[in-house]
Amino acid sequence: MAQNTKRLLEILTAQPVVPVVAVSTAAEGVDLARALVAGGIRSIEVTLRTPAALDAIRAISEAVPEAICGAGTVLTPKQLDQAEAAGAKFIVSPGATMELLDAARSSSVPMLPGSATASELMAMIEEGYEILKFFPAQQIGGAAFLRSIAPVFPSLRFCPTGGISIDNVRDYLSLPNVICVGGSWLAPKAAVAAGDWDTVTRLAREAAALSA
Ligand SMILES: O=C(O)C(=O)C[C@H](O)[C@H](O)COP(=O)(O)O
Repeated sequence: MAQNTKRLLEILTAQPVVPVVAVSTAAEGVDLARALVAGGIRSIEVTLRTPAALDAIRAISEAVPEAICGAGTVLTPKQLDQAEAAGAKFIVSPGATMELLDAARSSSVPMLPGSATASELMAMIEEGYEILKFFPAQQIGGAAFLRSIAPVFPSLRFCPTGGISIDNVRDYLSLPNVICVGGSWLAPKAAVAAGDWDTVTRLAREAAALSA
């Protein structure tokens, strides 16, 4: 089995929404993780889009043990190695390349690769995957796309991400082939920059209360 489905499911079913965050310092990452955990959100995807991301993953793993901190925007085998070394508990990629899938196969950290078309989904089934990110969800067909492919790909379940907010999240969570969604709306840039952790905790609590 290419994908550690059991562990990935534990991580993704911990809550209906996995926050996708970009942090400017490790300390900011720790504060943000604490604010999310206070609102009942434990699994957090720290994207490798900022220079501070790997340090933040390391710092969150040490300082916020209740959090399950993963790495997002993992595009290359090197980034996968770096994220694993930093203590990432799961790996998320917007897509999938053969190189990345090969690297994931020899890693003990569960991987959530992205797919966007029927052919990509078929390729991922051939690779042994059952749980996929669907990215960018809202822009490539949204909940209607996932509803139409459910009978064609009954073995697959999804974490749609991209363009999801509190206004449309229920459309996704009501689908049987959706485990959870990813979204950045729990950590608004302005609130994070201002250190307004109460707002983050409030948004996290609202998201945690949604039913998957
Ligand atoms: O960096 C990645 O690996 C991504 O997949 C991108 C993120 O998932 C989206 O940026 C989140 O989408 P929004 O909630 O619309 O902000």
